[in-house]
Amino acid sequence: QDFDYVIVGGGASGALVAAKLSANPSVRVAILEAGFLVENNAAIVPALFGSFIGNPDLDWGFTSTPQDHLNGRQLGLPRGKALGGTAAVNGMYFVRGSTAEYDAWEKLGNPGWNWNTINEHIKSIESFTPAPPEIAQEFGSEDAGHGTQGPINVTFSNYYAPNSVIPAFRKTMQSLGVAGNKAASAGSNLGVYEVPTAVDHTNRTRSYVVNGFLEPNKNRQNLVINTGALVTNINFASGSPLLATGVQYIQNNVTKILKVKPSGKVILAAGTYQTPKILQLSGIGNATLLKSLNIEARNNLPGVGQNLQDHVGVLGVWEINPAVGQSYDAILTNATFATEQWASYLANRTGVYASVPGSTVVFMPYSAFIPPARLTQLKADLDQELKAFKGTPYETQLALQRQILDDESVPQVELVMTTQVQSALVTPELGKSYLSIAANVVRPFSRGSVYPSSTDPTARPAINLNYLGIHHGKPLQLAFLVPLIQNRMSDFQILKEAFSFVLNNVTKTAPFSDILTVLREPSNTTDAGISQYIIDNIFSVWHPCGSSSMLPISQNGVVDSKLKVYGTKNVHVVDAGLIPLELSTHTMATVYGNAAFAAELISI
Ligand SMILES: Cc1cc2nc3c(=O)[nH]c(=O)nc-3n(C[C@H](O)[C@H](O)[C@H](O)COP(=O)(O)OP(=O)(O)OC[C@H]3O[C@@H](n4cnc5c(N)ncnc54)[C@H](O)[C@@H]3O)c2cc1C
Repeated sequence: QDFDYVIVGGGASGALVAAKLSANPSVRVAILEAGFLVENNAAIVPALFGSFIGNPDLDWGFTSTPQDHLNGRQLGLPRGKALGGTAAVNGMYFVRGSTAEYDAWEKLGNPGWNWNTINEHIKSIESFTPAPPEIAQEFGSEDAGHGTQGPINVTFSNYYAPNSVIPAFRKTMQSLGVAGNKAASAGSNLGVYEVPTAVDHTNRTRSYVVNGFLEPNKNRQNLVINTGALVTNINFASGSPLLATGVQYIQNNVTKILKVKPSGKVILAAGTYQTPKILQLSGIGNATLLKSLNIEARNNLPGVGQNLQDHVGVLGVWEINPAVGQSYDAILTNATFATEQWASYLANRTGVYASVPGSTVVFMPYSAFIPPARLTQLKADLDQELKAFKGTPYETQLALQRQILDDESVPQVELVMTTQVQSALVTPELGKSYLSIAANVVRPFSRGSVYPSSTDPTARPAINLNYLGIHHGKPLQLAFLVPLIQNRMSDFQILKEAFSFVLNNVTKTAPFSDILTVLREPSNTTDAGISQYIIDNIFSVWHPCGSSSMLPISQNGVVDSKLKVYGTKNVHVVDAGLIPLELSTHTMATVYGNAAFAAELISI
């Protein structure tokens, strides 16, 4: 029997759309997921979320192409390979951006895609449990604007180690002019606060699309969940617009096809890095590129794989006074402590393992950390640089992004404070306590691309995030690049300003500064030393989007505002790749909200 909906990828977006669509018993829905259901894996335990990285059973383990602006360095790009996708293994922050950022999607030509719509859909899937009053008071937990009836449980940590660090950090940020925010989920995410996480407060385990949406519906006769199924391409009937007739995949080394009814739909949810690859291997993409790969172009759509955006960050590591308490690192350095804590987690869901380490964030506009005269100069430099995009597909969106930059309600930079070592440069030692502070550029001007590296569907895609370069794909050598990027308001310059603010202001202002004892990294804090440290150490903050953008074709668009791929009759994209302009926030809650909205649009 053919299917009404074949969903490619059972991750955050795909699994949610599958659950929504299959609520209608008269349609048949299938998920094809390359990974497997992972039950009782370590990533279900909040403090162990990072443990999937590098595990080939759970992590696609991508790397970027050598980055022009990072001395040819290749960055690790983990992605979840499992039912639940990256939501099965991620950091569980459940956060939203600010109103103007979502409204910008609508301004880019997408009626209905605005804060009100997306936020209502996020609320519909969320079941929020506020922090107890004493915790909320002490740690600055926010509590306004949440949903309370949805299947994804959201709450706050119940363990803060060492517990005096966060209040001190918050007081210091406030004395530097950054206010707290008790309503960060209600349309303005600026300020310093504790983030809610997608953790079930009753058993302190990950709450995600699998236990929230798929498990309760697994007995539906009209929902087929096919794991270990690597999708290679979509098959089309002859004619135009393209009508998808089935989805081809490899399972146990056998090539198979799942057929779609003529009235049915293929829904791509393979994530920002892999949906473009599937489109391109199916003959949808830039015709010149496809020709160079010996792929017959069925639909010349140049935006496929373009407009790739990601958050990018750099972090410092400090030793802190051990008298204030042990940092999360103690579960690595002190076996007795780890055993006690694990027992406490198993017995009553308390202790280190019960909470995501590092849920204190700061979201700021440029003016919070860049003096006015300098900011005026940087903006003038940016305006100069953006002239290069006139007449290109990026002109409209970059102009809008530039406009939003003047909107002080929209953060441009995030700081994340974590009471643990988060850098491979520092090995935690027994008896010492640490913290890390990351500075992340969250509304980058750089644009990258993702393409298949060959026609082999099992080959990794070529992912060029073009970090720290706003000139998309322009090959520049570091020798002359460094003076260029240091003089202009590229993402590099902003990262450097933000990181310098951390090094020179945040960590030098009481009461937070009283806790810190030794700056471990960066070891060279001269101006040149910090520049080099950034080039050598920046990392992906794991929120890629944009590679299947919901934009007009002329602006590198891939899908229309109903999420249908241009030039097709029945192929849709619902994953993070549809986001046309990166948000300042972590992506999961928005991906869920988008998917809930997508299910409505697609089922019409
Ligand atoms: C380490 C890490 C930590 C993160 N932490 C947070 C956080 O704390 N908060 C937050 O908001 N966001 C976080 N994110 C980002 C968030 O998880 C993603 O934005 C979100 O999961 C994206 O959803 P998606 O549906 O687009 O893709 P995914 O959830 O990645 O789903 C894609 C699915 O498609 C499958 N797939 C891919 N190719 C194929 C194929 N060819 N055939 C069949 N199946 C295929 C994959 O296996 C996967 O299951 C984090 C990301 C990472 C990597």
